[in-house]
Amino acid sequence: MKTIHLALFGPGKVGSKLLEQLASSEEHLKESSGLILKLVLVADSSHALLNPKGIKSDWDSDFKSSSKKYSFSEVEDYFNKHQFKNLVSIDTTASIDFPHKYFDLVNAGSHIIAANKVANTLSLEFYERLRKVLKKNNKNFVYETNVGAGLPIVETLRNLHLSGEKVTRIRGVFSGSLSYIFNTFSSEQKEFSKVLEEAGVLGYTEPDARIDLSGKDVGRKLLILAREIQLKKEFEEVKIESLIPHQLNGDTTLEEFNSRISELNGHFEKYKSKQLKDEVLRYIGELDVEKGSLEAKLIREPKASALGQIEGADNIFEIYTESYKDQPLVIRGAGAGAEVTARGVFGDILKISERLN
Ligand SMILES: NC(=O)C1=CN([C@@H]2O[C@H](COP(=O)(O)OP(=O)(O)OC[C@H]3O[C@@H](n4cnc5c(N)ncnc54)[C@H](OP(=O)(O)O)[C@@H]3O)[C@@H](O)[C@H]2O)C=CC1
Ligand SMILES: N[C@@H](CC=O)C(=O)O
Repeated sequence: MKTIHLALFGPGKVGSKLLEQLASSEEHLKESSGLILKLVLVADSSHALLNPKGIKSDWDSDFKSSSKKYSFSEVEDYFNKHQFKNLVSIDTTASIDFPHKYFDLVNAGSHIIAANKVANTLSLEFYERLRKVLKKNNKNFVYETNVGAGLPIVETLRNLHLSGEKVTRIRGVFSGSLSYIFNTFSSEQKEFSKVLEEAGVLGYTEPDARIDLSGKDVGRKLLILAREIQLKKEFEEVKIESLIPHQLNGDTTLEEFNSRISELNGHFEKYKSKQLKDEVLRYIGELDVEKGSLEAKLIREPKASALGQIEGADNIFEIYTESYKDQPLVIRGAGAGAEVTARGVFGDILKISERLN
Protein backbone atom coordinates (compact mmCIF):
# COMPACT_ATOMS: atom_id res chain seq x y z
CA MET A 1 0.00 0.00 0.00
CA LYS A 2 1.17 3.52 -0.82
CA THR A 3 0.02 6.43 1.36
CA ILE A 4 -0.33 9.98 0.07
CA HIS A 5 -1.00 12.70 2.63
CA LEU A 6 -3.34 15.43 1.49
CA ALA A 7 -3.81 18.98 2.78
CA LEU A 8 -6.80 20.80 1.33
CA PHE A 9 -6.89 24.60 1.30
CA GLY A 10 -10.33 25.88 0.24
CA PRO A 11 -13.23 23.56 1.11
CA GLY A 12 -15.71 25.57 -1.00
CA LYS A 13 -17.73 24.26 -3.93
CA VAL A 14 -14.86 22.48 -5.69
CA GLY A 15 -12.92 21.57 -2.52
CA SER A 16 -15.86 20.04 -0.67
CA LYS A 17 -16.92 18.10 -3.78
CA LEU A 18 -13.37 16.74 -3.99
CA LEU A 19 -13.55 15.59 -0.35
CA GLU A 20 -16.85 13.85 -1.14
CA GLN A 21 -15.30 12.11 -4.15
CA LEU A 22 -12.22 11.07 -2.12
CA ALA A 23 -14.43 9.58 0.58
CA SER A 24 -16.53 7.57 -1.82
CA SER A 25 -13.47 6.23 -3.67
CA GLU A 26 -11.55 5.12 -0.58
CA GLU A 27 -12.17 1.37 -0.91
CA HIS A 28 -11.91 1.39 -4.69
CA LEU A 29 -8.48 3.06 -4.56
CA LYS A 30 -7.14 0.58 -2.02
CA GLU A 31 -8.34 -2.39 -4.05
CA SER A 32 -7.54 -1.18 -7.56
CA SER A 33 -4.32 0.78 -6.98
CA GLY A 34 -3.12 -0.05 -3.48
CA LEU A 35 -3.44 3.63 -2.66
CA ILE A 36 -4.41 5.29 0.59
CA LEU A 37 -5.20 9.00 0.39
CA LYS A 38 -5.00 10.34 3.92
CA LEU A 39 -6.40 13.80 4.55
CA VAL A 40 -4.36 15.53 7.27
CA LEU A 41 -5.51 19.14 6.94
CA VAL A 42 -8.57 21.09 5.79
CA ALA A 43 -8.34 24.88 5.98
CA ASP A 44 -10.43 27.79 4.80
CA SER A 45 -9.24 31.38 5.04
CA SER A 46 -9.58 31.54 8.84
CA HIS A 47 -10.01 28.05 10.34
CA ALA A 48 -8.04 24.84 10.04
CA LEU A 49 -8.76 21.27 11.06
CA LEU A 50 -5.60 19.23 11.61
CA ASN A 51 -5.34 15.54 12.30
CA PRO A 52 -2.09 13.69 11.54
CA LYS A 53 -3.90 10.33 11.90
CA GLY A 54 -6.36 11.27 9.15
CA ILE A 55 -9.52 13.38 9.05
CA LYS A 56 -12.69 11.29 8.87
CA SER A 57 -14.75 11.27 5.69
CA ASP A 58 -17.51 13.31 7.37
CA TRP A 59 -14.94 16.12 7.70
CA ASP A 60 -17.67 18.73 7.63
CA SER A 61 -19.05 18.06 11.10
CA ASP A 62 -15.51 17.84 12.56
CA PHE A 63 -14.62 21.07 10.80
CA LYS A 64 -17.61 22.81 12.37
CA SER A 65 -16.92 21.45 15.85
CA SER A 66 -13.14 21.19 16.04
CA SER A 67 -11.44 23.50 13.55
CA LYS A 68 -9.40 26.32 15.09
CA LYS A 69 -8.43 29.80 13.99
CA TYR A 70 -4.97 29.52 12.50
CA SER A 71 -2.05 31.41 11.09
CA PHE A 72 -0.06 30.03 8.18
CA SER A 73 3.07 29.55 10.31
CA GLU A 74 1.12 26.94 12.34
CA VAL A 75 0.58 24.99 9.12
CA GLU A 76 4.32 25.11 8.40
CA ASP A 77 5.08 23.98 11.99
CA TYR A 78 2.57 21.13 11.61
CA PHE A 79 4.14 19.93 8.36
CA ASN A 80 7.67 20.28 9.75
CA LYS A 81 6.76 18.43 12.95
CA HIS A 82 5.11 15.46 11.25
CA GLN A 83 7.32 15.19 8.14
CA PHE A 84 4.43 13.56 6.25
CA LYS A 85 5.69 11.25 3.52
CA ASN A 86 4.26 12.09 0.07
CA LEU A 87 2.56 15.30 1.15
CA VAL A 88 0.38 17.09 -1.42
CA SER A 89 -1.20 20.50 -0.76
CA ILE A 90 -4.27 21.27 -2.83
CA ASP A 91 -5.31 24.84 -3.58
CA THR A 92 -9.03 25.03 -4.31
CA THR A 93 -9.23 28.62 -3.15
CA ALA A 94 -9.70 31.54 -5.50
CA SER A 95 -7.30 33.54 -3.36
CA ILE A 96 -4.83 35.96 -4.91
CA ASP A 97 -2.68 35.77 -1.75
CA PHE A 98 -2.53 32.05 -1.05
CA PRO A 99 -0.30 31.18 -4.07
CA HIS A 100 2.47 33.24 -2.46
CA LYS A 101 2.51 30.54 0.26
CA TYR A 102 3.37 27.82 -2.27
CA PHE A 103 7.09 28.51 -1.68
CA ASP A 104 6.70 27.80 2.04
CA LEU A 105 4.62 24.70 1.34
CA VAL A 106 7.27 23.36 -1.04
CA ASN A 107 10.03 24.16 1.47
CA ALA A 108 8.00 22.27 4.09
CA GLY A 109 8.07 19.19 1.85
CA SER A 110 4.82 19.48 -0.09
CA HIS A 111 3.88 18.93 -3.71
CA ILE A 112 1.22 21.32 -5.02
CA ILE A 113 -2.01 20.88 -6.95
CA ALA A 114 -3.93 24.00 -7.94
CA ALA A 115 -7.40 24.55 -9.32
CA ASN A 116 -6.73 28.20 -8.51
CA LYS A 117 -5.34 29.91 -11.62
CA VAL A 118 -3.60 32.76 -9.84
CA ALA A 119 -0.12 31.26 -9.40
CA ASN A 120 0.20 30.67 -13.12
CA THR A 121 -0.97 34.14 -14.05
CA LEU A 122 1.09 36.35 -11.77
CA SER A 123 4.26 37.90 -13.20
CA LEU A 124 6.61 35.82 -15.29
CA GLU A 125 9.20 36.43 -12.57
CA PHE A 126 6.90 34.69 -10.01
CA TYR A 127 6.10 31.91 -12.48
CA GLU A 128 9.77 31.13 -13.11
CA ARG A 129 10.84 31.54 -9.49
CA LEU A 130 8.19 29.04 -8.38
CA ARG A 131 9.40 26.50 -10.91
CA LYS A 132 12.99 26.96 -9.74
CA VAL A 133 12.02 26.29 -6.11
CA LEU A 134 9.98 23.25 -7.15
CA LYS A 135 12.89 21.86 -9.12
CA LYS A 136 15.37 22.47 -6.33
CA ASN A 137 13.11 20.62 -3.87
CA ASN A 138 12.17 17.92 -6.37
CA LYS A 139 8.46 18.69 -5.99
CA ASN A 140 5.58 18.50 -8.47
CA PHE A 141 3.15 21.27 -9.38
CA VAL A 142 0.09 20.05 -11.26
CA TYR A 143 -2.85 22.20 -12.39
CA GLU A 144 -4.84 20.45 -15.10
CA THR A 145 -8.08 22.12 -13.96
CA ASN A 146 -6.66 25.62 -14.56
CA VAL A 147 -8.00 25.40 -18.11
CA GLY A 148 -11.15 23.55 -19.19
CA ALA A 149 -11.91 22.25 -15.65
CA GLY A 150 -11.70 18.43 -15.92
CA LEU A 151 -10.89 18.39 -19.65
CA PRO A 152 -7.34 17.27 -20.55
CA ILE A 153 -6.09 20.51 -22.09
CA VAL A 154 -2.93 21.46 -20.21
CA GLU A 155 -1.29 18.05 -20.43
CA THR A 156 -2.26 17.56 -24.08
CA LEU A 157 -0.76 20.90 -25.02
CA ARG A 158 2.37 20.32 -22.96
CA ASN A 159 2.92 16.90 -24.52
CA LEU A 160 2.53 18.31 -28.03
CA HIS A 161 4.98 21.10 -27.26
CA LEU A 162 7.54 18.94 -25.46
CA SER A 163 7.50 16.39 -28.28
CA GLY A 164 8.63 19.14 -30.65
CA GLU A 165 5.25 19.71 -32.31
CA LYS A 166 4.93 23.36 -33.31
CA VAL A 167 1.68 24.77 -31.93
CA THR A 168 0.51 27.59 -34.18
CA ARG A 169 -2.90 28.62 -32.88
CA ILE A 170 -5.41 27.84 -30.17
CA ARG A 171 -8.96 29.09 -30.43
CA GLY A 172 -12.12 28.27 -28.58
CA VAL A 173 -14.63 28.84 -25.84
CA PHE A 174 -12.66 28.66 -22.58
CA SER A 175 -15.29 29.84 -20.13
CA GLY A 176 -17.93 27.45 -18.85
CA SER A 177 -19.94 30.20 -17.20
CA LEU A 178 -19.98 32.46 -20.27
CA SER A 179 -20.81 29.45 -22.40
CA TYR A 180 -23.79 28.65 -20.15
CA ILE A 181 -24.82 32.29 -19.98
CA PHE A 182 -24.82 32.83 -23.75
CA ASN A 183 -26.36 29.43 -24.52
CA THR A 184 -29.22 30.09 -22.11
CA PHE A 185 -29.62 33.80 -22.64
CA SER A 186 -29.61 33.46 -26.46
CA SER A 187 -32.30 30.82 -26.55
CA GLU A 188 -34.55 31.59 -23.57
CA GLN A 189 -36.63 34.58 -22.59
CA LYS A 190 -34.92 35.08 -19.23
CA GLU A 191 -33.45 38.20 -17.75
CA PHE A 192 -29.66 38.24 -17.87
CA SER A 193 -29.38 38.64 -14.08
CA LYS A 194 -31.42 35.45 -13.55
CA VAL A 195 -29.17 33.50 -15.92
CA LEU A 196 -26.08 34.84 -14.15
CA GLU A 197 -27.49 33.79 -10.77
CA GLU A 198 -28.21 30.30 -12.13
CA ALA A 199 -24.62 30.03 -13.41
CA GLY A 200 -23.44 30.83 -9.87
CA VAL A 201 -25.73 28.28 -8.22
CA LEU A 202 -24.58 25.64 -10.69
CA GLY A 203 -20.96 26.35 -9.68
CA TYR A 204 -19.89 27.68 -13.07
CA THR A 205 -18.88 31.22 -12.14
CA GLU A 206 -15.91 32.26 -10.07
CA PRO A 207 -16.76 33.23 -6.46
CA ASP A 208 -16.56 36.78 -7.88
CA ALA A 209 -18.52 36.61 -11.17
CA ARG A 210 -16.88 39.83 -12.34
CA ILE A 211 -13.76 37.73 -13.00
CA ASP A 212 -15.79 35.83 -15.61
CA LEU A 213 -17.79 38.72 -17.05
CA SER A 214 -14.79 40.99 -17.38
CA GLY A 215 -13.03 38.34 -19.49
CA LYS A 216 -10.27 38.05 -16.88
CA ASP A 217 -10.84 34.32 -16.40
CA VAL A 218 -10.50 33.66 -20.14
CA GLY A 219 -7.48 35.98 -20.22
CA ARG A 220 -5.89 33.96 -17.42
CA LYS A 221 -6.54 30.69 -19.27
CA LEU A 222 -5.01 32.06 -22.47
CA LEU A 223 -1.92 33.12 -20.55
CA ILE A 224 -1.64 29.71 -18.88
CA LEU A 225 -1.76 27.99 -22.28
CA ALA A 226 0.71 30.43 -23.80
CA ARG A 227 3.18 29.88 -20.95
CA GLU A 228 2.69 26.12 -21.27
CA ILE A 229 4.24 26.34 -24.74
CA GLN A 230 6.99 28.53 -23.27
CA LEU A 231 5.83 31.89 -24.61
CA LYS A 232 7.10 34.52 -22.22
CA LYS A 233 3.92 36.53 -21.82
CA GLU A 234 2.52 38.75 -19.08
CA PHE A 235 -1.16 39.12 -18.21
CA GLU A 236 -1.08 42.76 -19.34
CA GLU A 237 -0.30 41.57 -22.86
CA VAL A 238 -3.65 39.77 -23.19
CA LYS A 239 -6.16 41.90 -25.08
CA ILE A 240 -9.44 41.48 -23.25
CA GLU A 241 -12.94 42.69 -24.09
CA SER A 242 -14.86 43.19 -20.87
CA LEU A 243 -18.59 42.53 -20.82
CA ILE A 244 -19.18 44.63 -17.71
CA PRO A 245 -19.93 48.31 -17.95
CA HIS A 246 -17.24 50.30 -16.17
CA GLN A 247 -19.54 51.59 -13.40
CA LEU A 248 -20.15 48.01 -12.24
CA ASN A 249 -16.62 46.71 -12.39
CA GLY A 250 -13.59 48.65 -11.22
CA ASP A 251 -14.96 50.60 -8.29
CA THR A 252 -17.70 48.36 -6.92
CA THR A 253 -17.20 45.91 -4.08
CA LEU A 254 -18.39 42.36 -4.70
CA GLU A 255 -21.41 42.94 -2.41
CA GLU A 256 -22.38 46.08 -4.32
CA PHE A 257 -21.98 44.31 -7.64
CA ASN A 258 -24.11 41.37 -6.52
CA SER A 259 -26.86 43.71 -5.36
CA ARG A 260 -26.81 45.62 -8.66
CA ILE A 261 -26.66 42.80 -11.23
CA SER A 262 -30.13 43.68 -12.56
CA GLU A 263 -28.41 46.77 -14.03
CA LEU A 264 -26.73 44.36 -16.45
CA ASN A 265 -30.04 43.29 -18.00
CA GLY A 266 -30.31 46.15 -20.50
CA HIS A 267 -26.60 45.98 -21.25
CA PHE A 268 -26.81 42.31 -22.24
CA GLU A 269 -30.09 42.75 -24.16
CA LYS A 270 -28.03 44.98 -26.47
CA TYR A 271 -25.62 42.13 -27.13
CA LYS A 272 -28.54 39.79 -27.76
CA SER A 273 -30.13 42.15 -30.28
CA LYS A 274 -26.92 42.07 -32.34
CA GLN A 275 -27.37 38.34 -32.89
CA LEU A 276 -28.81 37.26 -36.27
CA LYS A 277 -31.17 34.30 -36.78
CA ASP A 278 -28.55 31.69 -37.61
CA GLU A 279 -25.97 32.97 -35.19
CA VAL A 280 -25.06 32.63 -31.53
CA LEU A 281 -22.87 34.75 -29.30
CA ARG A 282 -19.62 33.20 -28.17
CA TYR A 283 -16.99 34.63 -25.88
CA ILE A 284 -13.77 33.22 -27.28
CA GLY A 285 -10.10 33.05 -26.51
CA GLU A 286 -7.55 33.09 -29.31
CA LEU A 287 -3.80 32.59 -29.20
CA ASP A 288 -1.89 33.21 -32.42
CA VAL A 289 1.66 32.02 -31.86
CA GLU A 290 3.20 33.64 -34.94
CA LYS A 291 1.73 37.04 -34.19
CA GLY A 292 2.37 36.54 -30.47
CA SER A 293 -1.17 37.75 -29.80
CA LEU A 294 -3.58 36.66 -27.07
CA GLU A 295 -7.14 37.90 -27.30
CA ALA A 296 -10.41 37.35 -25.43
CA LYS A 297 -13.51 38.74 -27.11
CA LEU A 298 -17.20 38.33 -27.85
CA ILE A 299 -18.05 37.25 -31.38
CA ARG A 300 -21.10 36.23 -33.41
CA GLU A 301 -20.64 32.70 -34.62
CA PRO A 302 -22.73 30.68 -37.12
CA LYS A 303 -24.94 28.22 -35.21
CA ALA A 304 -23.77 25.42 -37.49
CA SER A 305 -20.05 25.84 -36.71
CA ALA A 306 -18.18 23.74 -34.13
CA LEU A 307 -18.07 26.68 -31.73
CA GLY A 308 -21.71 27.49 -32.45
CA GLN A 309 -22.86 24.00 -31.56
CA ILE A 310 -21.57 23.71 -28.02
CA GLU A 311 -24.20 23.29 -25.33
CA GLY A 312 -24.69 24.04 -21.64
CA ALA A 313 -21.45 25.00 -19.94
CA ASP A 314 -19.31 23.30 -22.59
CA ASN A 315 -15.84 24.42 -23.50
CA ILE A 316 -14.26 23.77 -26.86
CA PHE A 317 -10.57 24.02 -27.69
CA GLU A 318 -9.26 23.91 -31.25
CA ILE A 319 -5.50 23.34 -31.26
CA TYR A 320 -3.73 23.94 -34.57
CA THR A 321 -0.21 22.57 -34.99
CA GLU A 322 2.16 21.46 -37.75
CA SER A 323 0.47 18.05 -37.84
CA TYR A 324 -3.04 19.30 -37.06
CA LYS A 325 -2.78 21.99 -39.71
CA ASP A 326 -6.10 22.01 -41.52
CA GLN A 327 -8.14 19.92 -39.13
CA PRO A 328 -7.35 21.02 -35.59
CA LEU A 329 -7.14 18.76 -32.58
CA VAL A 330 -10.45 19.45 -30.87
CA ILE A 331 -11.27 18.91 -27.21
CA ARG A 332 -14.84 19.60 -26.13
CA GLY A 333 -16.92 18.90 -23.05
CA ALA A 334 -18.24 20.28 -19.77
CA GLY A 335 -15.90 23.16 -18.95
CA ALA A 336 -17.07 24.18 -15.48
CA GLY A 337 -18.84 22.93 -12.38
CA ALA A 338 -17.74 21.60 -9.02
CA GLU A 339 -18.19 17.95 -9.92
CA VAL A 340 -16.08 17.86 -13.10
CA THR A 341 -13.46 20.19 -11.62
CA ALA A 342 -13.12 18.11 -8.46
CA ARG A 343 -12.77 15.01 -10.64
CA GLY A 344 -9.98 16.80 -12.53
CA VAL A 345 -8.21 17.62 -9.26
CA PHE A 346 -8.63 13.97 -8.24
CA GLY A 347 -6.89 13.05 -11.52
CA ASP A 348 -4.02 15.37 -10.57
CA ILE A 349 -3.69 13.59 -7.20
CA LEU A 350 -3.42 10.26 -9.01
CA LYS A 351 -0.89 11.72 -11.46
CA ILE A 352 1.37 12.83 -8.60
CA SER A 353 0.78 9.55 -6.72
CA GLU A 354 2.09 7.57 -9.68
CA ARG A 355 5.36 9.51 -9.53
CA LEU A 356 5.87 8.82 -5.81
CA ASN A 357 6.95 5.69 -3.90
N1 LIG B 1 -16.04 26.11 -10.58
C1 LIG B 1 -15.37 25.66 -11.61
O1 LIG B 1 -15.94 25.17 -12.59
C2 LIG B 1 -13.88 25.75 -11.62
C3 LIG B 1 -13.21 26.36 -10.61
N2 LIG B 1 -11.85 26.45 -10.66
C4 LIG B 1 -11.18 27.15 -9.58
O2 LIG B 1 -11.45 26.50 -8.34
C5 LIG B 1 -11.28 27.44 -7.28
C6 LIG B 1 -12.41 27.28 -6.27
O3 LIG B 1 -13.63 27.65 -6.83
P1 LIG B 1 -14.97 27.47 -5.96
O4 LIG B 1 -14.94 26.17 -5.24
O5 LIG B 1 -16.09 27.77 -6.85
O6 LIG B 1 -14.81 28.66 -4.89
P2 LIG B 1 -15.54 28.82 -3.48
O7 LIG B 1 -15.63 30.28 -3.21
O8 LIG B 1 -16.76 28.00 -3.42
O9 LIG B 1 -14.48 28.20 -2.47
C7 LIG B 1 -13.27 28.82 -2.15
C8 LIG B 1 -12.81 28.30 -0.81
O10 LIG B 1 -11.51 28.81 -0.58
C9 LIG B 1 -11.45 29.27 0.78
N3 LIG B 1 -10.36 30.24 0.91
C10 LIG B 1 -10.30 31.51 0.47
N4 LIG B 1 -9.10 32.05 0.77
C11 LIG B 1 -8.38 31.07 1.41
C12 LIG B 1 -7.08 31.00 1.95
N5 LIG B 1 -6.26 32.05 1.91
N6 LIG B 1 -6.69 29.86 2.54
C13 LIG B 1 -7.50 28.78 2.61
N7 LIG B 1 -8.76 28.79 2.09
C14 LIG B 1 -9.19 29.92 1.50
C15 LIG B 1 -12.83 29.83 1.02
O11 LIG B 1 -13.06 29.94 2.41
P3 LIG B 1 -13.62 31.26 3.14
O12 LIG B 1 -15.07 30.98 3.27
O13 LIG B 1 -12.91 31.26 4.44
O14 LIG B 1 -13.29 32.43 2.26
C16 LIG B 1 -13.67 28.73 0.38
O15 LIG B 1 -13.79 27.63 1.24
C17 LIG B 1 -11.19 28.82 -7.94
O16 LIG B 1 -9.84 29.23 -7.98
C18 LIG B 1 -11.67 28.56 -9.37
O17 LIG B 1 -11.10 29.42 -10.33
C19 LIG B 1 -11.12 25.90 -11.66
C20 LIG B 1 -11.72 25.25 -12.68
C21 LIG B 1 -13.17 25.14 -12.77
N1 LIG C 1 -15.45 30.35 -13.85
C1 LIG C 1 -14.77 29.44 -14.70
C2 LIG C 1 -14.69 28.11 -14.03
C3 LIG C 1 -13.63 27.27 -14.60
O1 LIG C 1 -12.49 27.64 -14.75
C4 LIG C 1 -15.52 29.30 -16.02
O2 LIG C 1 -16.56 29.91 -16.13
O3 LIG C 1 -15.03 28.63 -16.92
